[in-house]
Amino acid sequence: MTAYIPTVLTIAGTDPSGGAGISADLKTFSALGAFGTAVITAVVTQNTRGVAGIHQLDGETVAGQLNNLLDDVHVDAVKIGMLGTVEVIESVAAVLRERAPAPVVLDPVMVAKSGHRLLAPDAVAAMREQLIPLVDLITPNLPEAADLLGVGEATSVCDMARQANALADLASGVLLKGGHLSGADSTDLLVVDGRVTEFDAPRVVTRNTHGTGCTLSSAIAALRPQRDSWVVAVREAKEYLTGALRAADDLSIGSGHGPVHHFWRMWDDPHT
Ligand SMILES: Nc1ncnc2c1ncn2[C@@H]1O[C@H](COP(=O)(O)OP(=O)(O)OP(=O)(O)O)[C@@H](O)[C@H]1O
Ligand SMILES: Cc1ncc(COP(=O)(O)O)c(N)n1
Repeated sequence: MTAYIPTVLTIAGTDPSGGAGISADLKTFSALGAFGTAVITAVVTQNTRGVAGIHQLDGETVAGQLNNLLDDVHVDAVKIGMLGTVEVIESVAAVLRERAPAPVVLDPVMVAKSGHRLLAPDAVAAMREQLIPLVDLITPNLPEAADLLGVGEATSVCDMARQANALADLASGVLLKGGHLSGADSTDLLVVDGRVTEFDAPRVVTRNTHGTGCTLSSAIAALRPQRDSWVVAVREAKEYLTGALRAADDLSIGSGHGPVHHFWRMWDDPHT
């Protein structure tokens, strides 16, 4: 039997400590049976304690990597993470407009867990107006949703439902992530085709939460070509993330917010 192995592309920044950005994305792709490819937008000097510096690539370099890859390799799904600047957003949007590789999941990364800005403040409008209309699913956390909508941050699941529906006027699909709320469950809301689906997972008590958003959006991109709907892909992606948060207890990486742990899931292995 020949396995279907989708090729998935991440467009994102780096994290030498292996918890977020390109490293998290590629590990997630592999763990979920996809072949990972990557286009770098920024070289970020960071560890589990925080961000010490950002070397931002220019739009031409990012578009050059993208076009060169897509000239040769067919991709079955795209995940977009940290973009950094208006210039890079505009370059990525231009390539998506011209080549329309689908489906595209956008994690609108704005601020790192440590508080350091990863997106220039003037780039939020460019993301909202130029990039979001071109993608299939956006996965904002609560501060990102508030920034995109120009409103205060949601403090309850009811607030989240209002904001997820408001964001659905801007994007084809929305997964509003509730990791920043407190409570026994960590709730996310998906709005696709006017239908709202709630996903609840037990909140894992751990300091190892670095890269949860990167992992979730990458898992959705890896699974979407292998599943029939966004609802199923998101449900399984969240299950994967919850497992990776639990497995993070086996790790002792750095002294700050440690990474979640990606593990090889022995499922549907055609070779055994
Ligand atoms: N402690 C936790 N236990 C279980 N699930 C969690 C926990 N924290 C976050 N999540 C889940 O992780 C995913 C990412 O949510 P979050 O709101 O933390 O995104 P984020 O802030 O973009 O993440 P990051 O910036 O760390 O990459 C969501 O599915 C959320 O429900
Ligand atoms: C390159 C890159 N992309 C995304 C994040 C967000 O992850 P976190 O909020 O866990 O710091 C990050 N720190 N670095």
